[in-house]
Amino acid sequence: MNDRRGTMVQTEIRDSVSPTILVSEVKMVEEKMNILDFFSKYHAYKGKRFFWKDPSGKNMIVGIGICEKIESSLGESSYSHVEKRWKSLLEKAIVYNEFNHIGIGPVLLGGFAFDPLKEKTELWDGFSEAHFYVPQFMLSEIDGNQFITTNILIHSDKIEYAKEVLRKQSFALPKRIEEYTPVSLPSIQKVMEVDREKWKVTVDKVIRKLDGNLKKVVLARASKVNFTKDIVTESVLRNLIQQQSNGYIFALEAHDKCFTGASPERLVKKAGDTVFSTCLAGSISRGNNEVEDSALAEELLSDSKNREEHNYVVKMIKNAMEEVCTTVEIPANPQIMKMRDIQHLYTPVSGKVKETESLISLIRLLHPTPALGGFPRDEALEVIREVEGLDRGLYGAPIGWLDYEGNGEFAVSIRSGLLHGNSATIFAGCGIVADSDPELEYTETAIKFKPMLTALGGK
Ligand SMILES: C=C(O[C@@H]1C=C(C(=O)O)C=C[C@H]1O)C(=O)O
Ligand SMILES: [Mg+2]
Repeated sequence: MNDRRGTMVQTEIRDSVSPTILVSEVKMVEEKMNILDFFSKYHAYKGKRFFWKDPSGKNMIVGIGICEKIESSLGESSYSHVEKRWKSLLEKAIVYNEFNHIGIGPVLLGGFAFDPLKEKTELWDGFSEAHFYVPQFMLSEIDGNQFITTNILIHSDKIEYAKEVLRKQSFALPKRIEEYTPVSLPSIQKVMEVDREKWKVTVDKVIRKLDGNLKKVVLARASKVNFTKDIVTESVLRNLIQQQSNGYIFALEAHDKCFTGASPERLVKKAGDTVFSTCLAGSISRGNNEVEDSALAEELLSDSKNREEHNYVVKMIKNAMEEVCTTVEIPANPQIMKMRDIQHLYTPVSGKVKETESLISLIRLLHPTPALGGFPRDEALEVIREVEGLDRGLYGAPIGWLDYEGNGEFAVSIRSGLLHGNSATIFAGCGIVADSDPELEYTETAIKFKPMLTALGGK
């Protein structure tokens, strides 16, 4: 691979049959664009777009088109498959990049399914268990600077034409990006909670399964939202950006579907050898005014049931991070994270990771944390597989990006929904512990539907 500051180091090509090589070129954008405008401009690429904005707004990525897919449905070995394919693609890659930033050049965009061992339904058809790709074009806004990356695949015996092919491909980039004119969302015809009563019975059943060993199981449910006409992805994203400004806003399209949401939860971020994760579990509603809101926050901080839910997550993430880091920082007590519709117990984690670890190995280590699976992990997953009548697909799972130097970030894809034609399936789950009350857990999931429901124009 070449050196990142543009001096190309041509690697030796050994294969006898001409292999394809990834060539990537990064250019700085002079006239800054709005990233949603950029995403929207490429409506013709619908089905092949990706959107990412982190809570700080310092890292935003839009991917357009597919240059190379890396997909797998190999269960547990999906992680190593993606890692291997990504490494081998990068080995021979030629990167023209004179900028010293993360999130530019060849970047892998996508996500993993929640549980590769769960039986699949047609709901998620079109998405693989590991669903990744290198985009044709990518707009990255990193620390206020914008870059366009163009990626092509070219046969090794045609490598001398790479620059020309890149130039031709970049003709497809529009000279000017107009402001996205919001298209109003079609009206909601019906919101239908899936198996509402049955879900509460399941919660009750799970509470009774919690004994000496099994401490926590996260149960999720879905709600189906039907519209009079097809949903406009751009408009949903626009609402999410406006309404959930401190969330991870993501969208991953596949064929005629789009998985989108606004998550408060980081799974893992890696920047050089520094890694960050988040323990997020324990929830309460927002107040109608500041006094009420603070009182609710205090109530959450001192509530033993919510603290218990939270502590399993801290315990697991702390142990996992200590395994792979030389130093780990984690405060002794949780803080409050306030989102538009809900407040959570939140403990940030950071550390210096050992050289042997990659972002994918960290995802594999951490996912699912007890915030989405349970505690202990394997026992909880077995219960979810057995009792939860839901195909989670990519919900509650790692979604994000990984650059060619190993930096990147993955969120836990909650507060999300799958858009398909004129209907959306939205998801919400909650941590069941011995002290749970099915009715209260039901209400908690109803609050967690709100971010997506509001972005879809509902209440
Ligand atoms: C499972 C979800 O959220 C998770 C469960 C929480 C809880 O039970 O208190 C809180 C935050 C998330 O880790 C969801 O939003 O779907
Ligand atoms: Mg909870």
